[in-house]
Amino acid sequence: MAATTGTPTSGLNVKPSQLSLSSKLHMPQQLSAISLGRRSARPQVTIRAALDAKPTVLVAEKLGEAGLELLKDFANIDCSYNLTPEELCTKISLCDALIVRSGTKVSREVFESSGGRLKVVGRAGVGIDNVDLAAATEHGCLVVNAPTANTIAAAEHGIALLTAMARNVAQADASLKAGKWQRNKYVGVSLVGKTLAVMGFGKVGSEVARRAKGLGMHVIAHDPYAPVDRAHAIGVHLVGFEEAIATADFISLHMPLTPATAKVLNDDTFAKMKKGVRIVNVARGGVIDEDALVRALDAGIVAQAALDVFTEEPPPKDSKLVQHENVTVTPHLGASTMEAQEGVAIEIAEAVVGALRGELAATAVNAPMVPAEVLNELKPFVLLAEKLGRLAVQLVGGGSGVKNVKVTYASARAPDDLDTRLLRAMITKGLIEPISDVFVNLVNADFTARQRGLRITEERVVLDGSPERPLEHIQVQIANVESKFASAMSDSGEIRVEGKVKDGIPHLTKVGSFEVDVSLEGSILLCRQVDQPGMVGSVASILGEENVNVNFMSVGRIAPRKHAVMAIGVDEQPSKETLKKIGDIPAIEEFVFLKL
Ligand SMILES: NC(=O)C1=CN([C@@H]2O[C@H](COP(=O)(O)OP(=O)(O)OC[C@H]3O[C@@H](n4cnc5c(N)ncnc54)[C@H](O)[C@@H]3O)[C@@H](O)[C@H]2O)C=CC1
Ligand SMILES: O=C(O)C(=O)COP(=O)(O)O
Repeated sequence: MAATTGTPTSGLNVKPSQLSLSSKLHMPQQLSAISLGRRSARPQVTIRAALDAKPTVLVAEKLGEAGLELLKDFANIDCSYNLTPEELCTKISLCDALIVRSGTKVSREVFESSGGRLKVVGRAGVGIDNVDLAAATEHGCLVVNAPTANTIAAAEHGIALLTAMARNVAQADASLKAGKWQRNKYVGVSLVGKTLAVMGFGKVGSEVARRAKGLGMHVIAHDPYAPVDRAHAIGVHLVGFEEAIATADFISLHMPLTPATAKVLNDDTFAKMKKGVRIVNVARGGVIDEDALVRALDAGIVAQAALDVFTEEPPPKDSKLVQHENVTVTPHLGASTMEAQEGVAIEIAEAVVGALRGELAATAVNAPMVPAEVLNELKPFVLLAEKLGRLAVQLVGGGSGVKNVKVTYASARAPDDLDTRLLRAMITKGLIEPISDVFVNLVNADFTARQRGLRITEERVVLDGSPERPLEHIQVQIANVESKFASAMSDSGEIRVEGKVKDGIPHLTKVGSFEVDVSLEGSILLCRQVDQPGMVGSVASILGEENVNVNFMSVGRIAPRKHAVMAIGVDEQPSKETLKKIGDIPAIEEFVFLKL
């Protein structure tokens, strides 16, 4: 019998030394390493040396001192401001993390130029429209932001612009400084009793609403995703878009810039507004069609606008909008208070350090957020999931491509009481990494699976009993493929492996229809043999002769003296000759060597 090794069907090389991420990364938790650890094409020694050294964080825009101090304890900091896009692309290949504010475009080229080293992008603020999230995800790079520390600053700036606009503060100030005394020209409008439409009732929008109520305004809000009770709690009525823009005396914008909100204020929507409406924008310039706003100002539809943000920042010097006498402008100062900048710096530094340590960040923008307690509980199952994926794919034979994978989670917990995103990501990692050079982590797992046409369906089996453990077993089945180890096929024709966690260690408990029990450590030899005395001994003695240490052995059979599958866990990889000797044992019908 010729030895069949775990080299998968696509013929791409499996490099087992690169797969034990936890041994390569100095991280507090093994799970962390699995979640966000990197795989690199470089030799393992280089990786270890690189990771033992402090990581490098490029701070590309001004960050508060407290955040820099936090970063310095953990990483080498390179504060390089005002980099050109080319300079950023050059520097990035030497950096593990990048911290930016709104002034730096983190484009696809940045991720491509990083050569796989960039692990995390920290946005020291809320809006992540300057980061190419799709490219980050494709490159397995985590993006985190600092979503809470500048909320009040932005809301206060919104109110500052609202009141300053209503009373012509900026224009009157400029006029007086120019030596004029124009009391009649700068008669303003009152806010009390006026209707303010808050567009985007999130963190900033709701704080603006709260403050505007304090000024005696009637506040309505439009936000398709905001909970009605949160609005009611502060006396705000949620309305549709059309009603909001048609009834408002003042409109304050607080939604993110997305394809759905881009240029949402345009010629058509300005035409539906009350004549003389006043607009405040502390969100993003791109939500307004700026040329249309100039037209609406000139036509008197919009009486005034107060803008902190622009489509292009800084805007062109001759921008008609900026120069318009009914427009008040500030240079993107919403988040710029001493307090907010210190808070944001700490918030982002903590998120970036956590991510570099491999912890799952609470402010992750492009990865599932899993609470720490759930993470702890799932830790051994995460390892099991990856190993089952790894085993299953190595059993595929005959040049068949892996397209349909079914994962079954058996648990006594209620279906909605088990977050399987982490497990699915690790199964995906196990399925893909042995047959490609792609690095898979929690960030890019679903994307990579989709890109490779790999369809993973998940099923829950609810077991009786007490739900102390999150899971009893995980089963991975690959459909529509042949196997290089025929005994791995289930009765229904899929490759099937199943495993459990025993005493915190993942075990393989089923191969095809055969029950086995072998801990998933080191590598595994699966043999199908005629069930007869002496088989265990003969295989073990061949391995012993070659000094290959057996760490586990288990035999599963269908019926006595018929066929049995023997699963042998080994610490070292047996030589080709040793595998051949095992294959030459007459009673061995087929066998496969699988690397974990
Ligand atoms: N000027 C500045 O310096 C600052 C600007 N910002 C910007 O303010 C905006 C809001 O920030 P946060 O309140 O912290 O974010 P958030 O995520 O808490 O709130 C955004 C809200 O917009 C809503 N939304 C999404 N699509 C919408 C749509 N089509 N129509 C109406 N509402 C929609 C969301 O449901 C969410 O409730 C962001 O664009 C952010 O970048 C935030 C801080 C400082
Ligand atoms: O947090 C945001 O979304 C902001 O717009 C603040 O931007 P900044 O960090 O001041 O460049």
